[in-house]
Amino acid sequence: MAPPELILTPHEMARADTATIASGTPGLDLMRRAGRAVADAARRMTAPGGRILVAAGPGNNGGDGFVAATALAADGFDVAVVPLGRIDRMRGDAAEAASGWHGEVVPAEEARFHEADLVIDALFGTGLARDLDGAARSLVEQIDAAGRPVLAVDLPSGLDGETGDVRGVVIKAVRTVTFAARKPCHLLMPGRAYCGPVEVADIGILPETLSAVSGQLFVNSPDLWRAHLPKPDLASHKYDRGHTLVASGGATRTGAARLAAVAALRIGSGLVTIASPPEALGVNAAHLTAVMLRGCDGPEGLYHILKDPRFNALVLGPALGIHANTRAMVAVAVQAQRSLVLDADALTSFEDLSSELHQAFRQAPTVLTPHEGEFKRLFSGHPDLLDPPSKVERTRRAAAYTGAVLLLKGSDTVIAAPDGRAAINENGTPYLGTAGSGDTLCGIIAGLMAQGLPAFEAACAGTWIHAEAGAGFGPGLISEDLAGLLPGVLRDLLR
Ligand SMILES: NC(=O)C1=CN([C@@H]2O[C@H](COP(=O)(O)OP(=O)(O)OC[C@H]3O[C@@H](n4cnc5c(N)ncnc54)[C@H](O)[C@@H]3O)[C@@H](O)[C@H]2O)[C@@H](O)CC1
Ligand SMILES: Nc1ncnc2c1ncn2[C@@H]1O[C@H](COP(=O)(O)OP(=O)(O)O)[C@@H](O)[C@H]1O
Ligand SMILES: [K+]
Repeated sequence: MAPPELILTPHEMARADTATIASGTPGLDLMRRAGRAVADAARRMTAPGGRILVAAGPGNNGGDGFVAATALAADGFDVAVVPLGRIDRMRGDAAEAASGWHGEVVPAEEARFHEADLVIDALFGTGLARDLDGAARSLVEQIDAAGRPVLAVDLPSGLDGETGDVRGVVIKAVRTVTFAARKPCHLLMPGRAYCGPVEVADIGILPETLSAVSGQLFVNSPDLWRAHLPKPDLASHKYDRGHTLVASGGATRTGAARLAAVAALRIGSGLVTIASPPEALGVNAAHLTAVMLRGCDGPEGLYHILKDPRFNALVLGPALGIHANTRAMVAVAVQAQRSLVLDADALTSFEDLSSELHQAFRQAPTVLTPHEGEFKRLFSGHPDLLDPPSKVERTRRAAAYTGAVLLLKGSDTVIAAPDGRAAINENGTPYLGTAGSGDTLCGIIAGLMAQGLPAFEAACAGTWIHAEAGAGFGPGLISEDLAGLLPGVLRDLLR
């Protein structure tokens, strides 16, 4: 099995770079390999002899650009370098790389980007330190206005490598070649939308070196959690595979719980029961077959049901209502120390999580699944959790603060554990943005926890499986479709 794919921040990448150089590989060798990988990609994107303009910045990203320019000119392409600033002011490896360039140099004011077959963006990479202004900003705008295909070196210039935010302006690339590992900006929005497909080139930095500097941020893929997936053996029966309980809303708000319940059953929870307010029993009963039903009158009802230790995972929140009763049900669930997924109204009912509650989250596996709006409300009293510009950092801090696994939804869902592990999801589809999609996600995660997956792995696997199901279906997806798509995704995963 492949190891999970690490994502390195610019800072971690610089440490990997330094460690590699310290152990005997000259920095210029790394730059040459990087530049050659860019040239390889450019060659595949351009007809023989085509016109290639390389916009080269003042640092090592520019150095990579000079190496690529030199290799492409040697291959017979019609290459010119458009430097940002004076080449004779470049330093270190970048100056060395630039000194190898004996071809055409065109000042930015005279560059005709619209006549290029390909533009190579080697302006700024991981060293971008502030918003683009002045000459740098003009050059980026000039390249964007030309509308020619752009190959980005490491990352599109103007993106913040760590947060994926745009620092003033950014170049839109059709392809990006990065080195050793992807950076957060390649997966987080809006950055991801500017990168095109991202190719990771091996420039000779060892996997051990990458692991040593890693802050435990991963791409959310099966490599991260496949080993935890339950596979029923011959002798197993439904009682070995957990019993998920999903709390239903009132008579006119029962659909959300059923979406979660059916998803929990499909993902493999041996049994699933809906805990329904007495007045909603009729409507729930009319719509349920394999999912079981129990009357449950508020927090006291939940307390009684949870006396049965077989209910080992619980979903609270979808359409439960925003009121004190919901808060009381959360308190009962937390006291009962079962695996717990809290979403929607179970989050919105709290202006701010009381310290009592989040102390309790540390006692049993808990997953909180807010979207950005719910996240802001939940932690409104904690600017330290809301302020960091990086979605990864915000999610991590909230996980550390609450002691729960935090799943911050979106097109770039981030999942973080209290111990610092975090993952960014990338296999989603905008078609998942449909009513009830989040309810289904809760059910999948609870169903996985019912079968014994730890909270972080359940949240990561649930997010990926939910996204894979939605992406496989595409246009016209409604939440009722999702549970029925799970068997296909599971079959591929367990093969
Ligand atoms: N870290 C590694 O392992 C390797 C890095 N390489 C390349 O090196 C790059 C990083 O190099 P650097 O650290 O030199 O950084 P960059 O080349 O990304 O940019 C730093 C330069 O830009 C200037 N600068 C930063 N923000 C600016 C702004 N807003 N406006 C104007 N100027 C600004 C800085 O003063 C500095 O001169 C990577 O992106 C990659 O392309 C490769 O050469 C291979 C190895
Ligand atoms: N553009 C998108 N790309 C990928 N996934 C998305 C996108 N928009 C929404 N999603 C996913 O769809 C789900 C929506 O959940 P949520 O906002 O709770 O919806 P609801 O409340 O209707 O159930 C989340 O898992 C979210 O990550
Ligand atoms: K770049």
